[in-house]
Amino acid sequence: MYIVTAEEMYEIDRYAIEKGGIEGKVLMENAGSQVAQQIIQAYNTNRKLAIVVGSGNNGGDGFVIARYLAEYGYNVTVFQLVADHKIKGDAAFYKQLWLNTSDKLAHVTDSHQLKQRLVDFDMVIDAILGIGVSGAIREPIRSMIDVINHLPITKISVDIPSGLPANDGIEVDLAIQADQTYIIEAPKETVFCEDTSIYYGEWETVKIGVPQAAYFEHTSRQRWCKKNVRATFPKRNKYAHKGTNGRGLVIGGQLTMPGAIVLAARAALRSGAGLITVATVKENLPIVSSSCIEATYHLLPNLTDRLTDRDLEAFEQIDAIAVGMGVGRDESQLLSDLIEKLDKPLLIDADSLYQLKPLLETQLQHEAPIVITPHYGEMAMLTDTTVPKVKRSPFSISRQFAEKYQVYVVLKGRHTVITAPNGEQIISDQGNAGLAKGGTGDVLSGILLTMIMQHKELLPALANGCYLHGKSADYLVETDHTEMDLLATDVIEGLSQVFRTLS
Ligand SMILES: NC(=O)C1=CN([C@@H]2O[C@H](COP(=O)(O)OP(=O)(O)OC[C@H]3O[C@@H](n4cnc5c(N)ncnc54)[C@H](O)[C@@H]3O)[C@@H](O)[C@H]2O)[C@H](O)CC1
Ligand SMILES: [K+]
Repeated sequence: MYIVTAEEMYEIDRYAIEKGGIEGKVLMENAGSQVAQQIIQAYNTNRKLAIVVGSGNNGGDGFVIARYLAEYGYNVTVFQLVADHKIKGDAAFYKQLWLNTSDKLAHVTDSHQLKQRLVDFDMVIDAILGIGVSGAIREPIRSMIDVINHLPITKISVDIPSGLPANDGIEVDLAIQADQTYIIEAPKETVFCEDTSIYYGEWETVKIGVPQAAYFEHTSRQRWCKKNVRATFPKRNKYAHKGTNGRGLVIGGQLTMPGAIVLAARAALRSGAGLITVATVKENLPIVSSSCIEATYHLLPNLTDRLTDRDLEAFEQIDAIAVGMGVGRDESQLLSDLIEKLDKPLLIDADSLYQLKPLLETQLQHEAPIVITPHYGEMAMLTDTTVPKVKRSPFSISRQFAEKYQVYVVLKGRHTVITAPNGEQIISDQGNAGLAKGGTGDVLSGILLTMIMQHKELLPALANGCYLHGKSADYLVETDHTEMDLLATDVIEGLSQVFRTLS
């Protein structure tokens, strides 16, 4: 499933019209009829429906919906919130079709009037503003949105809750708080941003006949589903041996944080790595090795000093490295050496992201790919911004960072945004609130390390890793656990069940 910005949606529309030969009117008819079909399936005809329409094509969709629902037997009234001359083009055409068969069109120009008129209704269908909204919401629409939000009736938005921007990065002024949104064709970026997803309520997409080729050409952002995982997940070779399933190295677990590296190592092994070496401090060897007996160990005097020739020689056998889980935030020569002296795919997580920050000023000398896995706080630190800004702009901030430093970014959150150095993006929205607990990030790093070693392409590797992690948590919460008691170690154990669903 593709995810779009407003500009991309307009380009995709243009493609459908100019190259696909589908008239704009047909697209609008399809949009309205598809949304109406969804409403017919979900809500019975006893409801008294108000459809509120604005000046743009979103309002045009509203007139089409009115016609279909009235034909089906609903009691429908359209409330036009703008002057007649503002309704133009296809929207005006469908307004006329509505008037040909119905006299239920009311002109409402102020919010008090709207409030009085809507008290008799059970449900309001919001076709005031679509993806064409720009700037602060102007009066009287502003007060009208506020009136609708305060009505104790079901609110259904068409394409996008009116007032909400489609693109990330924009502070929300005022928008309809929908119970349900029927999104035309493709979810917009704000569906997946923490502060704005709430406005959509439940959401579903409706298809209106846009050719898939339009998406290939105009967007490079998609939501990762089971179908994508199945299509890209490498098959385990019958004749594989431990060397062919990836030899991974995890570095971390300083004195006060031995658990972090255990979680990463065990997650890497559980997700299919052939061999995992744990590089950690001598003092922690007894606890770490007894918690993960399948791994081998490489001892370091501390986790920040330069790597010796002996270390570098030992690490030459390795296919990929993950560093940062419980290393502390002191300046690290070790991280510089991993970047400059070992040309292996390198995943940088947790504390090592703080150590990476000063190294960003000089160009990163690393031929093999670098993957960073920050949460919002770490991303804010890396980009010298605030957590609210990262929350508001997960797509754009990730893209700018990935392109600037030529790294892969896995920005972890309720909706994890994965970005390649060329700006291509994947959203992984599996998982639940049970994952909001210490240690789950370490587990993700371990899983991703294995995926990096086993896939040919890195973007699907990272997306599949996030999928496994989130789905394991979902499976556990549906069966033996709850969002309250789920632990990071459980997420490792849940992986077996997710693998079973993939074969
Ligand atoms: N393929 C598709 O996705 C299709 C989508 N359709 C629908 O069309 C809208 C987008 O239509 P557009 O006319 O470009 O924009 P709007 O409906 O959002 O209206 C813009 C209109 O609203 C006024 N306005 C803008 N900003 C503000 C503001 N801050 N305050 C008050 N008023 C504002 C202004 O007059 C603008 O001109 C899309 O969402 C779908 O619902 C098509 O039906 C078919 C294909
Ligand atoms: K709308």
